[in-house]
Amino acid sequence: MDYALKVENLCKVYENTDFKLDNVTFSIPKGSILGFVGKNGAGKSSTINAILNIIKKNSGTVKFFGYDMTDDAISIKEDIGVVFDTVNFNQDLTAKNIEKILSDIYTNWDKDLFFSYLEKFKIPSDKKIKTFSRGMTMKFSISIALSHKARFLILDEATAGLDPVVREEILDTFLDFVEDENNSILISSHISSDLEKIADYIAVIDDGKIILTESKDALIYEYGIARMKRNDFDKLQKSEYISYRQRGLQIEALISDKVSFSKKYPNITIDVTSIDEILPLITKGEQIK
Ligand SMILES: Nc1ncnc2c1ncn2[C@@H]1O[C@H](COP(=O)(O)OP(=O)(O)OP(=O)(O)O)[C@@H](O)[C@H]1O
Repeated sequence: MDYALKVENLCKVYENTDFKLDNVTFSIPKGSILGFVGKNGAGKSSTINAILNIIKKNSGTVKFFGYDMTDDAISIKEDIGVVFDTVNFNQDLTAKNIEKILSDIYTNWDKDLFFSYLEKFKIPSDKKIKTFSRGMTMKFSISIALSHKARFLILDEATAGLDPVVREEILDTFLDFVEDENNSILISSHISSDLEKIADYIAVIDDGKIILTESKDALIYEYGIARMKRNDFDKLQKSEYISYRQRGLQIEALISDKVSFSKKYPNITIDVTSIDEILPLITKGEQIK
């Protein structure tokens, strides 16, 4: 398989804190979208910043299209479009002013494409960016990332705080982007429903460690949450569930193959699952005492 991004054993220790990125490993096949999820403080932004060399990693390798970000032989940076939840331009500039600056910076800058995105997103080109709403700012930022012909987009909480209509517009743009199978996306988000709409793969990080990487379809269609009483739970082999928690008198266990599980245990109820339900179950929120 051809990978757009391969992260292997990425480690980062911050001074004066116990938190560390602990051998973070995942990869994104070309033409696909990976949704990066985890609780607040789990390490999503740290991972993204270390991948982009914004913070210095302690060890591990990060390869975009087979090349190291620090490899001078190839200008990988132009191939990567980054969208954070803020825009780092002088707020008194207009989109037109910024376009001029960017056309000097990026060798593959496409002016017409940029203005066509502004038009599509209804972003005025002659108003100061400080007058933009949050949604406009995000759409502006995405227009920039797409107009320097990036092949890889990295988005950290890019849809946070946006209304559903704007979010859908942005998600559709991402889906259009990966229609070209040379293009790929890494997107972190707390809005699981957004990831369920667009992601091909989901990676879950908790306390600086990747605890699950799975195709979204498998999570939605093959995984399930089995709900049972304690005496039924005690009959299960440990290898038959991924994690579990007690809720009242019931035990919920996350299982990865609901078809074979239900064949073996026809009396145990299995519900379809969602990212929002899986997260608390696998991040060890609650365990049986
Ligand atoms: N520069 C830093 N120095 C020390 N600790 C840091 C630094 N940046 C982040 N941390 C710590 O690293 C941990 C992970 O933070 P990070 O921002 O990566 O998590 P996150 O998953 O992106 O969280 P959120 O969903 O809240 O944005 C937190 O405990 C945070 O306090």
